[in-house]
Amino acid sequence: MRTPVIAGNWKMFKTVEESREYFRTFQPLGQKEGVETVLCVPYPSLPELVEAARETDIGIGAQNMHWEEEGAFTGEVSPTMLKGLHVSHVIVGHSERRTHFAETDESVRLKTRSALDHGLTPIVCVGETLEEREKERTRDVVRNQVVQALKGLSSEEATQTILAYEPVWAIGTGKASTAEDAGEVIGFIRQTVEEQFDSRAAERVRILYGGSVKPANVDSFLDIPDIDGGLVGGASLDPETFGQLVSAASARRERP
Ligand SMILES: O=C[C@H](O)COP(=O)(O)O
Repeated sequence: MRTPVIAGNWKMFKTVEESREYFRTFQPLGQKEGVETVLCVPYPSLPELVEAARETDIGIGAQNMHWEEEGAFTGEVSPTMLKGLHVSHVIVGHSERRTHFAETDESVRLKTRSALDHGLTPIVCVGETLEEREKERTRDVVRNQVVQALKGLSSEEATQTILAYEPVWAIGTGKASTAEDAGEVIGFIRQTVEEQFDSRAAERVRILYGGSVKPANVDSFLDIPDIDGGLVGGASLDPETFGQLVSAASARRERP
């Protein structure tokens, strides 16, 4: 049985003061039985939120990191620095990083490897653009991104990652993929993990859907057995709305 994950990605929103305020409301809403809740927040808010979440089950994650422990990499943050703050998760290879900051499959692989080496759970994002979907290249693109990101890991390490399927055309657009479509691609990702590793890894790895997830559509995604939760952007910015998504994932266990 895979524990569902509801992970928020605040992107470049919220000052430290706003983060503090948010967490006061969110703390009771974010801790629900049978759900792993994670908030991936901007670097400046990490110390404050790690401290606020210390006695809770809510994980606090970063949205990116460099793979090296230290070096002349102006503006970058290392896994050692994140670990020193007791950060638990890190998003790797988000499409916004691939598009705007030249993230490549190779840098995604290095970051995934490094996160695991430093005891951080990588949330590895994959997904096709609209153009790739229209050319019916979704499976090729997604398979390649998964295989490259997980290359060189052991089967056990692969199960420690969290994968997130985020079709680029569904991010921040309000146009979510249909649950059936997302389920089909996520099933395909699971099959890819099986081919790359083994059936145990495929059965155990958590794979999330991301792209315009909100309270009105979250159940449709959670009802698909292959979908283990959501990576949520816009709808994670309001604590009550995000809390509703956590509750929905908790209720999932009670569904037939
Ligand atoms: O990381 C989160 C995704 O980019 C989804 O963002 P969104 O929920 O605003 O579409």
